[in-house]
Amino acid sequence: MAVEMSSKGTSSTSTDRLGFLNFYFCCFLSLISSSSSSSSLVVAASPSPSQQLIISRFQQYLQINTAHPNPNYQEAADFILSQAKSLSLESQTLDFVNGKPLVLLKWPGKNPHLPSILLNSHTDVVPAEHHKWSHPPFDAHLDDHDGRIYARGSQDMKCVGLQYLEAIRKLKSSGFEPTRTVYLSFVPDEEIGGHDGAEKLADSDIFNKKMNVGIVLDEGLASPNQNYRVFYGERSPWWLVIKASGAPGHGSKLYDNSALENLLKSIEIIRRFRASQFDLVKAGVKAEGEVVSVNTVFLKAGTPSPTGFIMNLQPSEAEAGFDIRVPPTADPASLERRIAEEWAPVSRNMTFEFKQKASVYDKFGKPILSATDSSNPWWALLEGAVKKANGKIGKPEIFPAATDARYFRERGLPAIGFSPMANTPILLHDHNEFLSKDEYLKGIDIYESIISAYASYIGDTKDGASREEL
Ligand SMILES: CSCC[C@H](NC=O)C(=O)O
Ligand SMILES: [Zn+2]
Ligand SMILES: [Zn+2]
Repeated sequence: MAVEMSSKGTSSTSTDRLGFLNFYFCCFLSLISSSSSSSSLVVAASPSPSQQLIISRFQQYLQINTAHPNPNYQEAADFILSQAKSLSLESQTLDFVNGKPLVLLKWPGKNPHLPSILLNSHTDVVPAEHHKWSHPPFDAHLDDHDGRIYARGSQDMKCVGLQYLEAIRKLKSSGFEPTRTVYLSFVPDEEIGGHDGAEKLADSDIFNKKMNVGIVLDEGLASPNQNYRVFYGERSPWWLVIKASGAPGHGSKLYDNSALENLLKSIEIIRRFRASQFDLVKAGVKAEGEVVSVNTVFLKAGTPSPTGFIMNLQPSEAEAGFDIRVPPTADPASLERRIAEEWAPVSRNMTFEFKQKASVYDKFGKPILSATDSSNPWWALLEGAVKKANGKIGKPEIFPAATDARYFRERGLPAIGFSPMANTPILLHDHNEFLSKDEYLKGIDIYESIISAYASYIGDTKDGASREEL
């Protein structure tokens, strides 16, 4: 693969646009909210000169503002390409979509016939409400007292992208040579669905005809305790809008089947369902990724007036939007029936549409899950490698939200979600997202161990494609 740089891209700046304009009333519930808490002040050890360089490279990447809706993808791509150059990795910029460079790096293995390893990370981040942060979200401020690096993307997931590269730097300087080829993909647009990023890569000729990928690593979540979290599947996003219509009428009149009365009945029913699922999690019967979540993300009704809303007119239309997440083990047909019969029934003058409805099944009609038993040797290798680097791994889980891993799993490829952040509150998409420098450095050692184990593995893989032709 030749080194080639893509043509110039966008430049941009703006950070604080949260797209909250609405003519009716509108409410927004944070999808993943967690407390930005914590807690004990630990005085950080001073880093060695080489650790300082590692941390400063992480800060540089975090300082590139790749927040939607105007991510500066070109600057991020240029930064990754400069790192690749310093590591003598082969590089290629894939411009599947104008202005959205996807950087693909390659560390060729000694046996090019063995299925390769793909280390994936996304370069985009979600927006931040700057004024609600204790440090500006694109300063990557390192707090000298507790060693925390505050930045949007510090957990999700610029940490992982650079940890891959730092691990390779260490492996290279120790003289390690991979047997399997290692690819790294730095993809755009994960946060808005991945259609112009990982999905295009997974559909491409280069991926399907050249790369011969056998295992994909992608993002996971921070763990507040000492065990790293690992993910073998994820819930499918269904974004549902339900609409009610009814006769308008005077604000003083009591009558049946007004649009808002009908919508509110549905909202009540949906809330009861939500509570039943949440109770299973609260009782410890099921994990977060094993129940159907449903959260109201907007409500829209009313007749606007220059001072707000007309107050004595009952509107003839009302709608609500829901973010629903469906576990791969759920029965999607029964949920669809519930929506049609209970949440948006014709009998209450209601209709519904999906803005997004990802299948829970792969192309073979099976739930999209990566095997965690002995049929998938990459699990045991990952566990062993983490242990070897003095890390601990929890039980495999279903990722509660969506990641790019689904585009690879859909094709029958094993994919593992893993972001080595232990002893860290879960702050993705939250204010004051941070990662401590020590956890970041530890994560590099963990990846060094994983990449070394994966790239040296010459055993059989499930697809039978490996050939021991050393
Ligand atoms: C419809 S794909 C959306 C992807 C997004 N990923 C991370 O937050 C999510 O909402 O889960
Ligand atoms: Zn992410
Ligand atoms: Zn995210």
